[in-house]
Amino acid sequence: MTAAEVSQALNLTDLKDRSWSIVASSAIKGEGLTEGLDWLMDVIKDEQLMSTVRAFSAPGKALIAGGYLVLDPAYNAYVTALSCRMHAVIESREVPAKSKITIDSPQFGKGHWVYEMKDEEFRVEQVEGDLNPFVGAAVETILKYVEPRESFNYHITIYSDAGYHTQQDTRAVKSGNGAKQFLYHLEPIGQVAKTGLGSSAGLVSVITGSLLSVFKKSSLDEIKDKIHNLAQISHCYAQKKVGSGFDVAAAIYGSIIYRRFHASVIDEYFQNPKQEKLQEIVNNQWDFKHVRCALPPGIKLLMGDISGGSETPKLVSKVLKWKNEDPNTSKLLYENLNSANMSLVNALDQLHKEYEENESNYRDNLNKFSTDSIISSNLQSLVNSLHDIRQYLKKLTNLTGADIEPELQTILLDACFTLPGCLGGVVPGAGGFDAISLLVVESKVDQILNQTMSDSRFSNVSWLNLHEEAEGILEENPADYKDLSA
Ligand SMILES: Nc1ncnc2c1ncn2[C@@H]1O[C@H](COP(=O)(O)OP(=O)(O)O)[C@@H](O)[C@H]1O
Ligand SMILES: C[C@@](O)(CCOP(=O)(O)OP(=O)(O)O)CC(=O)O
Repeated sequence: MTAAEVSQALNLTDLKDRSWSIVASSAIKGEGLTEGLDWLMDVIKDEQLMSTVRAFSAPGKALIAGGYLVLDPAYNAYVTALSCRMHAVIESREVPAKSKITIDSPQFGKGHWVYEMKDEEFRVEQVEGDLNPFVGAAVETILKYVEPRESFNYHITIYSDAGYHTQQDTRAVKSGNGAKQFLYHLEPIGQVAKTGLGSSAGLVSVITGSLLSVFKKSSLDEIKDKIHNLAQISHCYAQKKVGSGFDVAAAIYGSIIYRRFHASVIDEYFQNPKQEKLQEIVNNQWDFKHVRCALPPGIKLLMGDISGGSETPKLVSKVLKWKNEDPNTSKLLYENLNSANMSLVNALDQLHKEYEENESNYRDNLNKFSTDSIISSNLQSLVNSLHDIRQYLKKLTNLTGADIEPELQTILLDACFTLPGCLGGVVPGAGGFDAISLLVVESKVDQILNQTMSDSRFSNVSWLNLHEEAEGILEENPADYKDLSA
């Protein structure tokens, strides 16, 4: 008898009553509390998997080190997952004549898309809504992969945290239990300014994660790699190019040291987009790296929005053109930049070890950092590595003509380094005029925020209300999203 069958047989409708009766009956039977609790966990898990409503969320990202290099599978990148998350609430509804998937994104105008399954080939037709290549690709790919034999009618509601988009002209709506709050825009999604935290990667990841979880009646852990592979394929398909995929990998696995997969994995499918090929590729173990990481205790990521804007594809094409034209210089610069990136990874790792070995000494060093120059050698290495990364990115800027760390950002980052508790900063990702990322001593954050408010050198920076949240895709409590309709 499964735990679900037992609870059904007991016919107890209230979960709390059932929980106590299961724990109590195990204890009476002499099986002990642990067995009882294990059983209870099974009941809860079964209930979650069988439930008609489930919810998921996946994080946005900041690429702290490894911009451009991460396009090449020879190099590692350091990616931080952020507290800004994309959410999907999935519900199974009464099955209509034709199986369908409906996606609503109520925070944006015209945020409604319906896809019907067309034939036995598991092809999909969009029957309502404007074009949304990311939503379309995620739905199409998952149906092709799953080949559902039974009729279905899934309804997904997307919610995105405030950090992904401009907060201008918005209205805040809280869920019934107060657990979540989202900002509602009047304009359609395509007309709302983005902040560059990876909304499309988060979107594709939660749609893929929620659909695969319900089709397979599975918990996330069992199918996470498959969700990753499917989300990468869909994201590349929607973008019409095979990118480095660091944003999708962070949405699935959270903060990671990332080395990309070979583009040929996905190219192979695009050249032969058959179901069998898709299944073979998704089920295979991909050759890529995603090692969990997190910033050391007491060190905080501070993200500054500059609202300058920059176009990643243009910057990338300039860098790649230069790389082709000058292979020797570019190889040397890439190697130097990579060494600086790896020094950063190593310094952060050493700081974790220092914390484990002697917490009070570690905290002491961090606090001293801003008041005098006596700091630990690991903190010094961290400061040096951030400085070196900037030197090489500046060189890349000058050699390629791409505005990766433009002069205005250089002036700003230099000024940031004078702030109390600032260990250094970089232009994240592709760089440009849109953001800066600082690593700072956590206890000095308020001082930094106060000081920069009244200093004209920082007048074009808005500090984003974000922090590292190292966890990747998660199953959430559907009750936290009730009563959010606009
Ligand atoms: N909340 C959302 N609801 C529906 N679609 C979304 C949402 N967020 C992002 N998207 C889709 O992702 C696109 C933005 O993707 P992209 O240009 O890659 O930006 P980003 O750098 O934020 O990922 C939007 O035009 C839209 O198609
Ligand atoms: C240059 C890159 O290596 C990093 C770009 O990082 P961003 O964080 O700037 O990315 P977007 O959100 O796509 O603009 C290109 C890549 O890896 O795809």
